[in-house]
Amino acid sequence: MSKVLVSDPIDQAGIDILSQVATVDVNTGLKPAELIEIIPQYDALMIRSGTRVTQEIIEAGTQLKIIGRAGVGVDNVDVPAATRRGIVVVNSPEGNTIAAAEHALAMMLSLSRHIPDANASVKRGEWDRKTFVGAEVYKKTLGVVGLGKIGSHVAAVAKAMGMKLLAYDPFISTERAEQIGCQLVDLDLLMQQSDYITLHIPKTPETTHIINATTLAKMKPTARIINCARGGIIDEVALAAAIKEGKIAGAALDVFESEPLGESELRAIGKDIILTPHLGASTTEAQVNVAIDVAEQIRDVLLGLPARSAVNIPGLGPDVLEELKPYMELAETLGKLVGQLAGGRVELLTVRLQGELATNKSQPLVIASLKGLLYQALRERVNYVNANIEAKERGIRVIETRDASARDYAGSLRLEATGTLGTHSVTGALLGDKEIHLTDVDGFPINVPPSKYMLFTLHRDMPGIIGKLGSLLGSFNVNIASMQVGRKIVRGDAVMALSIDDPLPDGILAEITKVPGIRDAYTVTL
Ligand SMILES: NC(=O)C1=CN([C@@H]2O[C@H](COP(=O)(O)OP(=O)(O)OC[C@H]3O[C@@H](n4cnc5c(N)ncnc54)[C@H](O)[C@@H]3O)[C@@H](O)[C@H]2O)C=CC1
Ligand SMILES: O=C(O)CCC(=O)C(=O)O
Repeated sequence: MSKVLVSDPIDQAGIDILSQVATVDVNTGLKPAELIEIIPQYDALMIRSGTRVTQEIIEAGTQLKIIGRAGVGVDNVDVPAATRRGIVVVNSPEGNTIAAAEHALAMMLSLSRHIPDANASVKRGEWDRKTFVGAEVYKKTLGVVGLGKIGSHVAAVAKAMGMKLLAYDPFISTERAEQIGCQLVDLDLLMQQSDYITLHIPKTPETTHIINATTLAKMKPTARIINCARGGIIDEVALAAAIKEGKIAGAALDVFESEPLGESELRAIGKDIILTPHLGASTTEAQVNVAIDVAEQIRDVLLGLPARSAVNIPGLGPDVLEELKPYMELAETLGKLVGQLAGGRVELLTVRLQGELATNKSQPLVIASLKGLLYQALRERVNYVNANIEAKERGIRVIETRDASARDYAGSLRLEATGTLGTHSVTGALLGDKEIHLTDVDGFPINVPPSKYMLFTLHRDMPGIIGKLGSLLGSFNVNIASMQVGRKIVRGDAVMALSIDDPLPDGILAEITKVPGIRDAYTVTL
């Protein structure tokens, strides 16, 4: 019989499901070394946010087939390490949506009416009605940052309370925002005009400290901010200073840069701050939902069936997967690339299957392309199961075309993305049946394998330009691993594709476009 380790508290409903197919050990509060010691005997690991599943733990789990996160965020799991070891990582993308949204709303109302401090004062025997005069949310403006599942529910309830709604989410269409009753604006305007700001975005390199001293300085002195998403989205030092200096009226935080919260200036702030210990998902209902959702997936995988919400391995049948795997990787890479070249919000994705690929099943490749395209917005929340639906919700139209006569490579895939900032296209093929090569960018022929960090320029093909770009990158200590120019005619327009060893430092793109002859520059992470 299989063995499952449950290393964080989860609802009994989940344990009952697991017990149908496995021996279940519930062992919570383990130290990393203790987990490493016992993990080799287990086929599955089920966690909440308390257990950090590091590469070391994954490598020690020689029998592990699946890691189940009873919740949304899988930032406490080293997903790439699990993927490398062929371990499926599943989550419950919707089981705690309502719980987290209601916690954010409760934080907003508690903050407005000083409920935690007023309650504490009455319990101390006081009767102070002056200190705790509050503010109404009715007719006030709520700025929702991240209009996904949780943000949309917060917005719907806030609307019913008579609030005006602004939203910032670069990956959501205006129509979708309007359906929810929100006016889509940029982050600056949202910070300036909102009376309450609530964050519902994933923590990614782009969103880390997205709320910092500069953005906080844009808020009204009467405004309050709520973070029930992820610690580190707000710079806690800057937040504490902004409240202490009266630059903003208050904050409510459920999540912290480091959890459990240790020594922190936030604790010293009086009634203008509310702190809860990551309780967003802590309702009876949500815990039953996520436990059942994830336990069912662990049970299915242990029985050899596909998982429905795998964050790293498709829910498509194993046969299709095996056959199409290299092309799915190609499609995903091209999706990531074209999404970043297009920037802004993509409205139309055209997927063209060329040469031998034109006779293939297109659906998995379209899904993989969308998964890549949406990765920038959704990170590990987008998977092969939800990519289609997430694209529809974002108003992305998809057109599939086939061109069996394209003969440059045996089979190739071309993606074209049209968005608010223009149209870009990329083509790629497999060399030797498995090595991905980029073969065309924006109509310019190239032949380069993709690398993690890349820089693309659109420039005039003229003497000296490569040298100038090389020196500029050198002056920013950027090491070029490889470089190739694609052009259609001599001294006409051209594309340069550079693989670089590290991400480009801030500010360098603007410098690159100042080089005479370079019209545009794009940095991408694949
Ligand atoms: N406090 C708690 O216990 C809980 C916290 N969470 C957290 O809440 C957050 C939101 O979760 P969901 O709504 O389920 O996710 P979701 O994936 O449905 O929505 C996230 C939204 O953020 C948007 N987004 C991504 N990058 C952005 C950026 N740079 N700027 C603005 N918007 C951006 C996406 O387009 C998407 O619409 C996540 O961080 C999740 O981990 C979720 C459940 C419980
Ligand atoms: O498991 C928990 O209590 C945390 C939930 C959470 O943060 C998530 O689902 O992303």
